[in-house]
Amino acid sequence: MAVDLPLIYLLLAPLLVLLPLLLFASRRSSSGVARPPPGPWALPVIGHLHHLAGGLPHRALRDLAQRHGPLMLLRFGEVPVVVATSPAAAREVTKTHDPAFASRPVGPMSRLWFQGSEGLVFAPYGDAWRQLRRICTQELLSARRVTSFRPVRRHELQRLLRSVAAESSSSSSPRPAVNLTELIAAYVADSTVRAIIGSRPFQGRDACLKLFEDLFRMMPGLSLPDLFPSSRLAVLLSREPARIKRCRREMLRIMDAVILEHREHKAAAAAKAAGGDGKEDEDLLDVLLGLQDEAGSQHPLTTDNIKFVIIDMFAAGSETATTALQWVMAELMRNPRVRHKAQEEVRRALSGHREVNEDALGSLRYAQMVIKETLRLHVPGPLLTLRQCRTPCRVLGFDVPVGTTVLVNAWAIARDPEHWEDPEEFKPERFDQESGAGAGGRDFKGTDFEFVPFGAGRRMCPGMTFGLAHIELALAALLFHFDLELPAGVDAAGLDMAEEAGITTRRRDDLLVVANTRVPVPAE
Ligand code: HEM
Repeated sequence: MAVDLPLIYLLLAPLLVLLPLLLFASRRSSSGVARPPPGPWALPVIGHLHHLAGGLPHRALRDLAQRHGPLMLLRFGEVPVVVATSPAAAREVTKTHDPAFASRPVGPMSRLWFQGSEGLVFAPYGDAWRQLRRICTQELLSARRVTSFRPVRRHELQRLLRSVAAESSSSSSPRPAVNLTELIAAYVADSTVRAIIGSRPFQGRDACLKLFEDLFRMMPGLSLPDLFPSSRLAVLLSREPARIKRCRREMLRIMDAVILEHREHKAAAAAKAAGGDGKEDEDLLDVLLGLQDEAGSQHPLTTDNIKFVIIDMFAAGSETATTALQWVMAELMRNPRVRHKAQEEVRRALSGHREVNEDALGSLRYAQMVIKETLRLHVPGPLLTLRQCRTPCRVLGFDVPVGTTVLVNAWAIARDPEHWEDPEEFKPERFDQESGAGAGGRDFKGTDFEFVPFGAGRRMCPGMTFGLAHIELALAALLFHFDLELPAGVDAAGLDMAEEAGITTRRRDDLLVVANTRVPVPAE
């Protein structure tokens, strides 16, 4: 959801060779504003890209902010970038001047991808975005709709739990370890795909998931053409345009087939069950196609809009929730005290039950604190999703030039010792409201700017309830059914928590656990 970050490392080497050519070809202009935010020294042509080399971008940007302040002006190639690294700066960008920063930057590669039919995530701020956003919050991702997907979540959860039970059932010694990273990724992806396009098997499901994987690596990229939008040479030298065109062609072909299948199914269901509204197994694509058929909208929903909204739902929803749940489980394995406390709470709340029921999740106060603390330490999209300055604006007393890309370093803000006690420690109790703990009242709903894993303001994440439903359910069920341990020889305190560079901050290593079944997983 943020930038195509791994490319930074690949870019620096060829850029040094291409420097003179690009210098000649680029038509960069200076920021030309009265009081620009400060920033570190820049190189000709590549600007500040070299400051990001060798580390993870959110960490490198945090280190720079410690030297240059909570609002910095950088340049990535030709692109001016402002980085906000304090709650006050985040508040000004996402709340005080929300309308000024309510658009997303769309570079040449994104334009090639969307070709004028943005979905929601990259839609320019305006009436068409407003309409899609309303559809998303009221129709696709409302609490009622999220509840309607309970059977899908339950089914996918059972598959996850059965896989854990089966893979660890061997009596061999040492007990085999289960790869929780992979199983969690499959659980969230399958459940999300089923909610979006339904449970009926469709040809190309695997190809579709593979394309999404490719997409995460590409969109929106720090590719040569995105860094040097005025340079034709950059487009000629880059392999990115060809990759994007291929991926787009394939993805739209699959979407066409899925939409056709949905229309045929709907027509057949209507013919068979005259009188019924056929809404009981409605997926998000059905909802969108239904809205398209309704006349009278100011911005009619085109089939291309629908395709890109569907792509957005999966791209924005699956990777983030997967990353968050993987970190929840990794932190629990690293902190046995917290794991046992959360487990006691779950087993107490569900004593006498055979399985976890979503109705019980609301009473799991400690589990909620564990999730909050994980989202604080491991913000899934550490730099949120890019914003763009639409109108001249002053932030923290500095002028932000129109057209500037704006990053909010939510990861750094959530670990800032000025705002968090022992910020590097995993302490769910800090969110305990009843104990009067320091951060007790803080929440991630977009009003506490020290803690904005879902962003804030009008572009804030509309899929929070949908994402949390997957995380809460799997966390409770894994603790309810299994006693989890690290494989022999792996020490909890020494568990490697390194992050991988990418659109989200996934854990670099797979999480392997040994699972002892305490409450058998019910048969199908
Ligand atoms: C733990 C899970 C999730 C996290 C941490 C997360 C985080 C975010 C963030 C940081 C943004 C950008 C906010 C901003 O610019 O201020 C965002 C936007 C968005 N998210 Fe999520 N998200 C999650 C789950 C989901 C899910 C499950 C869906 C849908 C199924 C979803 C759909 C979207 C969409 C459509 C946007 C763009 C909204 C717009 O531009 O108007 N997200 N998300």
